[in-house]
Amino acid sequence: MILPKYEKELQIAQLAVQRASILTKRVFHEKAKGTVDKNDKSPVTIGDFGAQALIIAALQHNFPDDAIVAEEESAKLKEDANLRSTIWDLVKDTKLDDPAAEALLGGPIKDIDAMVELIDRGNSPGGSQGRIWAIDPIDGTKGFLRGGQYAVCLALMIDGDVKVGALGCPNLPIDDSARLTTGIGENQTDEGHGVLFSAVQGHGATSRALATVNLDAEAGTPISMRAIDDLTKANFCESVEAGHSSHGDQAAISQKLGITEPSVRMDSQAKYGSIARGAGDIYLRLPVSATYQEKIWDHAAGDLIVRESGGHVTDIHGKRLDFSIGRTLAGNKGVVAAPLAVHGKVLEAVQEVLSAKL
Ligand SMILES: Nc1ncnc2c1ncn2[C@@H]1O[C@H](COP(=O)(O)O)[C@@H](OP(=O)(O)O)[C@H]1O
Ligand SMILES: [Mg+2]
Ligand SMILES: [Mg+2]
Ligand SMILES: [Mg+2]
Repeated sequence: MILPKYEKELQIAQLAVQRASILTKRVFHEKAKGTVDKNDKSPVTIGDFGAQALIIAALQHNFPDDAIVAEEESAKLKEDANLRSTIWDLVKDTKLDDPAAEALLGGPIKDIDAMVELIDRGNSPGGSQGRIWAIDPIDGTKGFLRGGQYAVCLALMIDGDVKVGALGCPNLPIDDSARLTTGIGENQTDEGHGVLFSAVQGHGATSRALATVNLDAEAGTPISMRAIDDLTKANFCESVEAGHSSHGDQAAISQKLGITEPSVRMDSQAKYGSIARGAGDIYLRLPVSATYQEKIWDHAAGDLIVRESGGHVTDIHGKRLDFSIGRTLAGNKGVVAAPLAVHGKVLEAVQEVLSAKL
């Protein structure tokens, strides 16, 4: 069977991520990033709100009937006129240099009220039916604030299955063969950095420079995971935040597999992109809390990009990630992403170490 190529969806996803990344890069290089605390005490910045508004505007223009699951909501903006206008100042000036590309995204958002409304278009409950986009406008907000890695993430699911994924990683090297890297400093230039990963189900994954707009959605370089014959030489990556993934369990698993190199800690879905292009090999997300449910926007694009690069992605029980349940991965616990050929061995080690908790 020839799988559909979703050319239009891929093109719009790539351009929408590229446009939103222009905004996040501006905020990243500013000292004060406009942090606001959310109810769950996780941070959100003016960059998160602005990027979400721009991405939803592009989707709304091209696919007005599609549902959208996005991380942020506008409640804080509605009660804070200063915050609202700071974000609007950023959003109204952000556009792609290429006028044809900008026109494809529908051009600028009409006004500040339209921007607030767009942010709330991301409130779909998700589920197993129809076309649903998942947006994480800034994944790795803590990394973004720290001057580390972050990602602008967008994926299209149809009937609960991820069909298209795009990940903009402004602080990863453009060069696919560069080593794993934790981030660039806030005062460094973007020179040589900024990569856009994308994938379509059944058609592989690619990378290209994030800052270069190309209307040809298939113009990227194909990427693939590294073939590892000796697991002891594998490169692991994990979250910087010990509150998101257990560093202790990760170390025990590395030891069990005979891996001596310490794992590389980086924020966001940049981990999925990095292993997909063979800059690293294995990404584990090891539950810290018994009750936390992973969010679909933290994994949808990365899951497809890794699987289209020759990888296998499951939870710690060996189950594929299930995006069809709602806004969270309620049926999964943790993440084990590795090249298909070694995934089973890695999963075994994960389960041995976690056996007390499973
Ligand atoms: N207790 C927890 N366990 C796992 N992930 C968590 C968590 N609390 C927050 N997160 C998620 O971890 C994401 C960042 O992942 P990473 O550690 O790989 O950078 C956050 O995304 P945002 O930064 O978009 O809010 C947030 O959704
Ligand atoms: Mg968040
Ligand atoms: Mg996130
Ligand atoms: Mg986020």
